[in-house]
Amino acid sequence: MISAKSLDLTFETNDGPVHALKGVDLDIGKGEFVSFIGPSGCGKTTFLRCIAALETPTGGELTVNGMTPENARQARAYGYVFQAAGLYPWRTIAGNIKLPLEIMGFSKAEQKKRVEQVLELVDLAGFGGKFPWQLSGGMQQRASIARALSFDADILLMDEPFGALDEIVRDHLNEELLKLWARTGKTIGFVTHSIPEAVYLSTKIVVMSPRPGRITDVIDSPLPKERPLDIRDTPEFLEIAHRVREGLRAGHAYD
Ligand SMILES: Nc1ncnc2c1ncn2[C@@H]1O[C@H](COP(=O)(O)OP(=O)(O)OP(=O)(O)O)[C@@H](O)[C@H]1O
Repeated sequence: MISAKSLDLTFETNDGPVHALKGVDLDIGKGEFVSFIGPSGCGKTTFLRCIAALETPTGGELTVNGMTPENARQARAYGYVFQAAGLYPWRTIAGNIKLPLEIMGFSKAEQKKRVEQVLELVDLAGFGGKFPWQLSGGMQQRASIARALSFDADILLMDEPFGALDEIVRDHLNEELLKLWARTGKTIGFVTHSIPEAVYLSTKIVVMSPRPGRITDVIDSPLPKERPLDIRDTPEFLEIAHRVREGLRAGHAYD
């Protein structure tokens, strides 16, 4: 679904070149849940932005759904969820979710049907008429996920979507996201700073390191697809978490 070969991205800045990505090789299969974890500046967001054709690599190859990222963007191959929910306060939740559908020219009837479907998917049925400020932070983030799902793209790119939420809400949304992934079969790319979140959610964990931004470990998770929250106390889970932590420690500069 996503394939990167020797991918480089160097930003030219006033202070000299910044190697945001260097020699990144990664294959993501259809239906995988892949987390990117690593210290600040290791290129997690930059990699997601390359997939979304929001940045242009300076070297190597990248294909998304067999196409160039730009063609994939035009074919609406992905939905993107940001750290902040980014909902328009003057639009209702349904109005926000509908926005990409309006832009893409879906009929009014189709818009209505899809809004109802995705509200159901993120467990917000009945909240379409509310305004964003009438919802909790966790509900707003779910609405933003619904918006990214509304046009049924095969790929969902999520950049630290739950980073600003408290741990209990985050646990709940992690469980919900796994259910949603199981129901929809989407391919998910997910940026996080949390080791338990990465291990709990993923079929594949990509550990990254900065200066230059690169991949230092790729861990294929042996955990079953069905994952109750208390799987986090099992030896298998703790073993993967340990490997991620070791990878992070090895690539960390402590500056
Ligand atoms: N437009 C830009 N111009 C110059 N440098 C940039 C630009 N975008 C990102 N960078 C630099 O590229 C490197 C990687 O940034 P990126 O945002 O991808 O890291 P990250 O791993 O997502 O970090 P964080 O966890 O803090 O979000 C950083 O050193 C950053 O300063």
